[in-house]
Amino acid sequence: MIPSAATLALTTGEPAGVGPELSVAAAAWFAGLRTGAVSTEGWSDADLAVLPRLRAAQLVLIGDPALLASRAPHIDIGALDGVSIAAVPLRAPSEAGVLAVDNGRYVLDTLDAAIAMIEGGKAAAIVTAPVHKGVINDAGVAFSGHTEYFQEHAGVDKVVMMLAGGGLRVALATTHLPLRDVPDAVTHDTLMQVMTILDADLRSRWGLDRPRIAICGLNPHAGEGGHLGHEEIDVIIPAVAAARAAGIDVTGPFPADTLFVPSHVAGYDATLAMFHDQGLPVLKHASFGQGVNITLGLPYVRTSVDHGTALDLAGTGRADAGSMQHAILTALQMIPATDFELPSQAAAPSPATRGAAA
Ligand SMILES: NC(=O)c1ccc[n+]([C@@H]2O[C@H](COP(=O)([O-])OP(=O)(O)OC[C@H]3O[C@@H](n4cnc5c(N)ncnc54)[C@H](O)[C@@H]3O)[C@@H](O)[C@H]2O)c1
Ligand SMILES: N[C@H](C(=O)O)[C@H](O)COP(=O)(O)O
Repeated sequence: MIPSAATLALTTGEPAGVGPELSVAAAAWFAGLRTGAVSTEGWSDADLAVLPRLRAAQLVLIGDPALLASRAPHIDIGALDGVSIAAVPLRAPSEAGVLAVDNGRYVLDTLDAAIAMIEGGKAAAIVTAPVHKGVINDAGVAFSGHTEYFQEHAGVDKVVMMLAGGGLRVALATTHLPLRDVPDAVTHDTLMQVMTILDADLRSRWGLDRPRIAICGLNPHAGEGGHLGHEEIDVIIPAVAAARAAGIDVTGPFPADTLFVPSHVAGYDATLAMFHDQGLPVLKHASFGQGVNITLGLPYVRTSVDHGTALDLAGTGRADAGSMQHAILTALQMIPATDFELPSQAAAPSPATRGAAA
């Protein structure tokens, strides 16, 4: 029997976006890998190492069954091995590419259903398709992202957004807030919390003994000795010193413009950017369509795609499911080995085998 602990709850995202069709396409890929219908030719050793887990897992698509069927009519979801649907009804009819305010609540219904599966011991991980933050706010619910939503519902003080791909892991000290508010949000306590979670999860989830973390400055040229801003001197340098004293191998702050030069960043297991558009453009330039968004610091595994709702592509069949596939593989890698019923735990991948190379 397959334990429910090895189940992935996949929320299928904004119904007008590419989430429903990519979720079904990824489910067909997942099922095809289980039956052998999908080839693994050309896969890295790291990805091949996750296959025993994939074959021991189940995938539950959370969303409106008729919507999912209509956005991927060539796929018979009911016939997919290891895949099922947890039905959540739309709040309003949905047309590809056209946002409907009433379905803002539907999207939250799917997230709540996934959280309920986790809390009820019915799933070990949540994988999310993209949502549209604007339409959820337009529906009357303050919402800045899955990351913050899952943090609030898990009742934890802090989580960390990290994207992995193209050989990089880029974490963020602040997430979805206006640029104007960033400097005030970069506090000693926040940086300490973020560095502590990043260090702990790189150890526990990726098996790194002493993760090497590089931290970006906030200002141009990391403040140029105080001539181009004081946050480095007042906040970041003292926080780095405190983190080092606590045993975290963090260095910096480095000027962000040159930290990501390949020969420099190669010396680190992860970088910590101070704000969303300092770190994520680098990551997305390196791996868009193959990257994975991971929430660190939650009591469960949560991964997501590296792209948004792509309303311009919804319903065209031209959206790439690569990031969703990597989000599934990364979630499988992050779930504790003991949650899987495998012939031998030796078949489980070492946690360090994938994560940045996604
Ligand atoms: N994980 C998430 O829920 C998530 C992530 C990023 C953005 N968003 C949200 O998505 C909405 C739209 O954001 P955006 O326009 O900035 O970014 P976007 O990623 O939706 O689109 C940016 C560009 O990338 C292309 N693109 C996106 N996904 C693709 C795919 N799978 N295959 C091929 N091309 C793809 C789009 O066509 C577009 O040209 C916003 O509301 C944003 O907040 C959600
Ligand atoms: N910051 C993410 C990105 O740019 O890819 C995205 O908005 C998703 O964030 P959540 O996982 O918090 O929804």
